[in-house]
Amino acid sequence: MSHILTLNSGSSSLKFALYPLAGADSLDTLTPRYRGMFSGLNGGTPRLKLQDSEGRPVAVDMGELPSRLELPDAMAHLLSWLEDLPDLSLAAVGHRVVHGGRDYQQPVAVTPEITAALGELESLAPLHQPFCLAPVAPLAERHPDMPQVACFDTAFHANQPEVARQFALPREMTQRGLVRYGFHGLSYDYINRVLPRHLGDARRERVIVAHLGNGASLCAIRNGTSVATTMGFTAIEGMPMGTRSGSLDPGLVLHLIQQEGMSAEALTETLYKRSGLLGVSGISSDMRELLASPAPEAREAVDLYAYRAVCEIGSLAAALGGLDQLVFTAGIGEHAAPVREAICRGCEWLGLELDSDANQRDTDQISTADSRVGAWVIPTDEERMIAWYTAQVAGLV
Ligand SMILES: Nc1ncnc2c1ncn2[C@@H]1O[C@H](COP(=O)(O)OP(=O)(O)O)[C@@H](O)[C@H]1O
Ligand SMILES: CC(=O)OP(=O)(O)O
Ligand SMILES: [Mg+2]
Repeated sequence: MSHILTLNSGSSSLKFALYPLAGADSLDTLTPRYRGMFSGLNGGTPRLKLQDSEGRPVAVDMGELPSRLELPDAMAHLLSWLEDLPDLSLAAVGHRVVHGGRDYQQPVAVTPEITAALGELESLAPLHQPFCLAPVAPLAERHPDMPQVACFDTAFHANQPEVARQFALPREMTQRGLVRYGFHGLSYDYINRVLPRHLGDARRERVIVAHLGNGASLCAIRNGTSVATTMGFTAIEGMPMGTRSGSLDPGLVLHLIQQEGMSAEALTETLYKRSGLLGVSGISSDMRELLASPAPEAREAVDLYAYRAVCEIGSLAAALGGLDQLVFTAGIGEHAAPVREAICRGCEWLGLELDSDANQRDTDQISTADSRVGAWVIPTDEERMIAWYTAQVAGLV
């Protein structure tokens, strides 16, 4: 049977899914035969989780995982497992590529030239871009005629108003592409498409989606179009994340360079890998661990996270001229009820009234029936979005 393989490579994980081509003519009928995730890559504790089309866990033999697993090894495990699957042929592979820069604003079939051009953006997304692109060459070697499609996190934001994209920098800098691109676009695209099914007749002209995963951003969507988002030129801007600082005073960065002699490498390491929840708590970047910890530093990190999310919601509500609905998604947004509660409490001034019992259940509407602003929990599905675009670009539907 012919399948589309999707790959979503991050700094510490590789998510994958296999979609039979038979369901690929509509987003709704795309159902993965398998979906899985290697986590703990590049230094953590390597784990592999695999589920079948019903979401049931599948015991999988991809060989013993070593105590340290890098992305290329995870890819090799995945590819040899795929080759041993009975009745499988690959029609195409779709990749999540975090940065499309100025030139790539919609999904595209990759060529060696395009892969090289995207590789030049590595410094703008050091936790993601090298890993997103790494599987392209080994796959092309094994399957030279198979289309591979790059689907960009930045694409959903490409038509934002100039005023939302521009930094107040000298004009010539803006003209050479030093602008706000925004990320998590595959996730926002998916939520935007399934919103009517969840919201029914509720007003949805002005929606904010909070994608709270390991990386975290929020997006203001007016009538189905991204009009503002919290991440910018890179995936550091905005609210604090697992290990990223979020927005800082640029003067602080100058101080670290000029007064404290910090190198570009040390700054990169600090802002991308040692800050955020991990930096503030000194305990973990993982929200589950922080919520379970009695340490005051863990509490402080969670409070700062929620406070900054509320401030970003205020800013995006201003960009939208008000707010109709607030949607939570991704790992923390979908599962961390105490974090949603803190954020929703901070949005009472906007007219949001939380239904605490519904919030504990992690599902669908979590605002009261009378709340002027609706609040929702909607699971995201970047893999399905990648499969959908891949089917189109590769001409499979
Ligand atoms: N049940 C849960 N309670 C609280 N936080 C959770 C839960 N499940 C996942 N998370 C958090 O979600 C985050 C990871 O989100 P995810 O969207 O999977 O990240 P990414 O795709 O960016 O790697 C982690 O901080 C993790 O602790
Ligand atoms: C862009 C980004 O931050 O992605 P992730 O949340 O997967 O790290
Ligand atoms: Mg993610």
